[in-house]
Amino acid sequence: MDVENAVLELCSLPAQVLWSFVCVYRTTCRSPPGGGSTLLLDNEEEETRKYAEPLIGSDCRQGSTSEMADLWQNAMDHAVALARRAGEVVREALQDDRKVMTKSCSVDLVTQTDQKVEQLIIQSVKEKFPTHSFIGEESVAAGEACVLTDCPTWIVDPIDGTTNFVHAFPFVAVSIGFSVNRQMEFAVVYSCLEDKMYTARRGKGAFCNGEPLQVSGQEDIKQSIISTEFGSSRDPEAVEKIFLSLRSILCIPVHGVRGAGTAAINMCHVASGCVEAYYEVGIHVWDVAAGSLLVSEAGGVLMDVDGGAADLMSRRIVAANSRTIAERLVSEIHSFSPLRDDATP
Ligand SMILES: O=P([O-])([O-])O[C@@H]1[C@@H](O)[C@H](O)[C@@H](O)[C@H](O)[C@@H]1O
Ligand SMILES: [Mg+2]
Repeated sequence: MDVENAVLELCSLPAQVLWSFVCVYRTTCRSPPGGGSTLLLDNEEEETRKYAEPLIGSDCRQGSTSEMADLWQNAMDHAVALARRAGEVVREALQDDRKVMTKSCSVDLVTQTDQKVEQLIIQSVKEKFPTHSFIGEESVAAGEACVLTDCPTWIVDPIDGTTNFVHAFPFVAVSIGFSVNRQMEFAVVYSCLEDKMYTARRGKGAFCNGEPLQVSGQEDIKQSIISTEFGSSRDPEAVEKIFLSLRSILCIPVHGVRGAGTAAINMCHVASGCVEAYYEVGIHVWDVAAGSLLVSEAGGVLMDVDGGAADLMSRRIVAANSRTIAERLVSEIHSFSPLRDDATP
């Protein structure tokens, strides 16, 4: 059992005892006992270090809370390696015919590659972190519950931008979010065809291929680019609201409206500062979990489309460079409430 799980098993002990355990482990063990097989190729461990921000350097004897946060670095490094490996699978699949299936409707697409990538990720994580939980897009589609608990939880969208993948449109992402106590601890979004590895650790900033990210400083929505998507619902009432919002926002006027075809990459664009805000109604928790941390760690804000607090299970999101732009967007959005991801069937 590795250190994260040992710590979680010991969580009932008084903190000072727990810290002495963690510190003793960290000074005596070079790698998690038990290890477990991983998907890392020869030099992949080094490769991932390049993209995960520097380890929190702290004197273990101080037993600070950053040491506890540091425990997730191992998991994040594994997530980066898995995302890169998954990207290889996606790129290889683009060379072949893709077997396309549908889920909730005729334009809600899924492929065997989505399913294969999700299995690759979940299987590998289960070997390394057997006590962790999962929310995976294709696992939920196959009937698994979509419930976020306090447990360490991997929130996985194996291919965000499946329709793009089917059409070889060049924005396809592997999105891996990680939450503990219902709080995002790290995020990994790998834009496979651009070879851009977006990463973020809570409290430690957001990065793209190791370079720090910062949201746009633009506060005037009339000087802004806004991104959104039409989504996969063709319900007439939903489509009506989507177009009413789009027309209101376009005619503010804004400089332009864009959409990458994937929520995760739209949120990476907000974090990178090339788009001032992204909003959408109809997304799922796996589409936005990782992106939400990237945006907040790049200095941005998250909000519900009605101006309230963002709720990753609500299927509604505004991710913006500032409250000013977020609130201006909210005033133009014609919102509706899809069935929540965690709604009891
Ligand atoms: O299905 P998928 O490609 O993982 O996720 C996609 C989202 O990223 C996108 O924002 C939404 O508009 C699409 O309808 C689809 O849900
Ligand atoms: Mg997906």
